[in-house]
Amino acid sequence: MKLADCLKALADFRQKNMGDPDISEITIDSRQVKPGSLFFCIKGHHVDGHLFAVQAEERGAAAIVAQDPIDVSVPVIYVNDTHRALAMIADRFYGFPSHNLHLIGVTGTNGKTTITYLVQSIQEAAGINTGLIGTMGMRYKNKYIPVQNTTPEVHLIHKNLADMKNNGAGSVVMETSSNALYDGRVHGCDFNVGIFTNLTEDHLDLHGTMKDYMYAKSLLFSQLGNSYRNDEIKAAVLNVDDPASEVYKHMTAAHVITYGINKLADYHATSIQITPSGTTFILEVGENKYPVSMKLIGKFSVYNVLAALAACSLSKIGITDMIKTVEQIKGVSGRFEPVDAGQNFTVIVDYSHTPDSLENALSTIKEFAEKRIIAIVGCGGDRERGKRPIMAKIAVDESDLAILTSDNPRTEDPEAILAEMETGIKGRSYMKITDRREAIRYAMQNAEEGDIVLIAGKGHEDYQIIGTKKHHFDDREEARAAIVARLNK
Ligand SMILES: CC(=O)N[C@H]1[C@@H](OP(=O)(O)OP(=O)(O)OC[C@H]2O[C@@H](n3ccc(=O)[nH]c3=O)[C@H](O)[C@@H]2O)O[C@H](CO)[C@@H](O)[C@@H]1O[C@H](C)C(=O)N[C@@H](C)C(=O)N[C@H](CCC(=O)O)C(=O)O
Ligand SMILES: Nc1ncnc2c1ncn2[C@@H]1O[C@H](COP(=O)(O)OP(=O)(O)OP(=O)(O)O)[C@@H](O)[C@H]1O
Ligand SMILES: N[C@H](CCC[C@H](N)C(=O)O)C(=O)O
Ligand SMILES: [Mg+2]
Repeated sequence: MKLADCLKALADFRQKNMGDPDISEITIDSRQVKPGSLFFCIKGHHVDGHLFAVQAEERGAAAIVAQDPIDVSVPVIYVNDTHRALAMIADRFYGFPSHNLHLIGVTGTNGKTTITYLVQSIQEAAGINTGLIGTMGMRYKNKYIPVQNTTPEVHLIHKNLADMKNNGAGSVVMETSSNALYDGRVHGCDFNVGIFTNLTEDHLDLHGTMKDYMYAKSLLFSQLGNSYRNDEIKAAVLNVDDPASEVYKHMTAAHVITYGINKLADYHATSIQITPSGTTFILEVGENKYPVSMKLIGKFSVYNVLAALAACSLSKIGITDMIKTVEQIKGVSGRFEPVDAGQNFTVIVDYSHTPDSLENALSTIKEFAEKRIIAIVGCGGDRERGKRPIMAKIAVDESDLAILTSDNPRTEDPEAILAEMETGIKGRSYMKITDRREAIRYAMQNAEEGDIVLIAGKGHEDYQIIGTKKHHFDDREEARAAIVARLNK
């Protein structure tokens, strides 16, 4: 595409250094610039992308988009906000891929990855080719692209939506994190359905207060259905049991479908029974009642299933077909995932890295625990600090033995993170084993018959970030190895 054509996406800009080169691709990272790239200077949290304009030119950038003065000889497009311009130009460059694609966004503190997986499974089983974008990467058919963020950078979203659509996708389901909504990482995405899971404490480092966090998430709903084209679907799928839904309901112009357990809802679950091997409940939709018996465990899983069913009903899939698919799903990687290496105690790896998810994981385990509950818990570095004492307290309150350990320390001192956790459990009894491998080993060696060990926080992650380096580390592998070592002793 010619530069001038790209620029039709912008309402306002100023060009320095005339020229209309061909643009071969879009990038925000000077290290990835190739001849013909359009490079955007983004002001980051750590460095200012304008510092790399010269490097981008040297690597062959055809043109550069900036918001502050830069000194290069290729065409420069000055805009007020390069991030906004990136969204609009990428959307145009990749052919407005979200138009004519049934795009489903999932937001909320917990449950996004699980719901996107459920939606993809249900729609695929019904013959709707569905792409997925989220924490565990971008997946469509046999293609897998790893991601750095739950919701990738906006030009990567448009690029991959286009890719999926060109390869036959009729729908894409995407985790839209509050950070992404706030940062404008989904600008240009024309959502058909927005799903809200729940709002509990996380990311207050970015959003400041829970109210601001709630409003960041509201962006998905306030933009939904503002302008209808033809008779396309525009719907907000809201959890009636979470008070924030009341706010979102009034903010959206879209059709509202509700789901919930405590209050009546369009998709309502009753008679929930939880066992170590699954969950049963009665799904009530209007006058109709359907028994569901699934392998997913916990009340929170019922919420996720209700949300997915409500959203997929908009794709005109029969309810009994949807239930059949849900009943076959074994689980989502790293979400309440059992590790079984022949031991006589239970080990569960779960991605609970927020107070609410940790509480849910432990209360779910309590429903069927007959002996002790051992909880291995840590908190990530360079992330919200307020949750640290709270998570430690939940671990101590809700288990028989809490072992505090490191999650991803990142650039923080692991001992300092643990000290912050410990402020929430003064005078209580617990263990602290800073090295995560050692903590898992200790629990695997000391668990007794019938105990349940929860290894919380890292779920599917196959790495540990120490400093700025990623080291291979997988809770499931570590637990398995420690169990095998104990059994072979
Ligand atoms: C704190 C934060 O949001 N950081 C995001 C941000 O990185 P940054 O601000 O640190 O970028 P930077 O390093 O300062 O660089 C600024 C610019 O200079 C460019 N640069 C840099 C160096 C160079 O040599 N050349 C060059 O061009 C960079 O490519 C970038 O465009 O922009 C990057 C590119 O889009 C993101 O990948 C990165 O997300 C990081 C990895 C992150 O951890 N974000 C978290 C907070 C986040 O967004 N999490 C949510 C999940 C929440 C949830 O699900 O619970 C998410 O959606 O992932
Ligand atoms: N609906 C829910 N309500 C509360 N907790 C949940 C819910 N669904 C999942 N969880 C808990 O949260 C953890 C993370 O689940 P999931 O990965 O689906 O959430 P997410 O919103 O994608 O998280 P992230 O923001 O890290 O991407 C699970 O391991 C489980 O403990
Ligand atoms: N999407 C979340 C993941 C946290 C996972 C946890 N293991 C940690 O490192 O804190 C975030 O970026 O905040
Ligand atoms: Mg996720």
